[in-house]
Amino acid sequence: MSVIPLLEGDSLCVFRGERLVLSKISLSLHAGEAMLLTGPNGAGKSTLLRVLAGLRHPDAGTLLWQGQPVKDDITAHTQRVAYLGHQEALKPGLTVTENLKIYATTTGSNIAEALKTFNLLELADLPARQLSAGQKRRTALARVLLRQAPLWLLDEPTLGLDNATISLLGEALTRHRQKGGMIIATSHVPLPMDTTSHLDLPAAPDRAVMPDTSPDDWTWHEHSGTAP
Ligand SMILES: Nc1ncnc2c1ncn2[C@@H]1O[C@H](COP(=O)(O)OP(=O)(O)OP(=O)(O)O)[C@@H](O)[C@H]1O
Repeated sequence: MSVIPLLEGDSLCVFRGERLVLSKISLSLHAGEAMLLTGPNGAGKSTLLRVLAGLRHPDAGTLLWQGQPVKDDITAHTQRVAYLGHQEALKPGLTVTENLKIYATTTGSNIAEALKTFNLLELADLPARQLSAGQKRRTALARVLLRQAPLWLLDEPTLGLDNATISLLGEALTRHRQKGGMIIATSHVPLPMDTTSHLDLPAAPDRAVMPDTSPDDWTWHEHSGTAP
């Protein structure tokens, strides 16, 4: 195991509106590790995943990749990440295969293998609009595979999946870690994944709260100005 973690978040803080939803969250991940991210509804799990994915700037704190600030090269960071959000974001008029082609990297991506992994071969030519919720989730998971990214950030990955697909997901997670990949996954239910760490976020405050530090202690970054 390398001494420097591949991914490291130090004292991450995020405001949503006037509320400090994430207060001084720190975490680190080495190659092959998997973290379970839990907490009550609204605790900030999805928000934290978006920060780790480089989709949203933290309002304070630092995010590092191999010891280097992620904000120095966000484009490079987004290429290291495969992010599965609550929304599958499939193009409804395109088939399953066509949707996967959009996200496949130019070299080494094996769409047939990704379809097979999540039992999608028979659905490959169906437009995404005709898929059930679980079938859409399977397509989104196949897209995660195709990204060939070392860091998988999965927001409730088993949402809508049947037991057979949950088993397939478990196998895919294990294979990813065996190759040195890392996973951070949120869930309100048990996941088919052994974890090396667990971060349990507290409930977010229901009104505006400032942290008990002087603003001088804060490293402010620009607000992204975008909310999902
Ligand atoms: N667009 C927004 N503007 C302001 N606040 C928001 C917005 N979206 C979410 N929030 C707030 O941010 C907080 C964190 O939301 P987030 O979706 O990260 O929580 P979560 O832990 O993923 O919740 P869940 O378990 O319900 O998925 C919540 O308290 C929510 O009220």
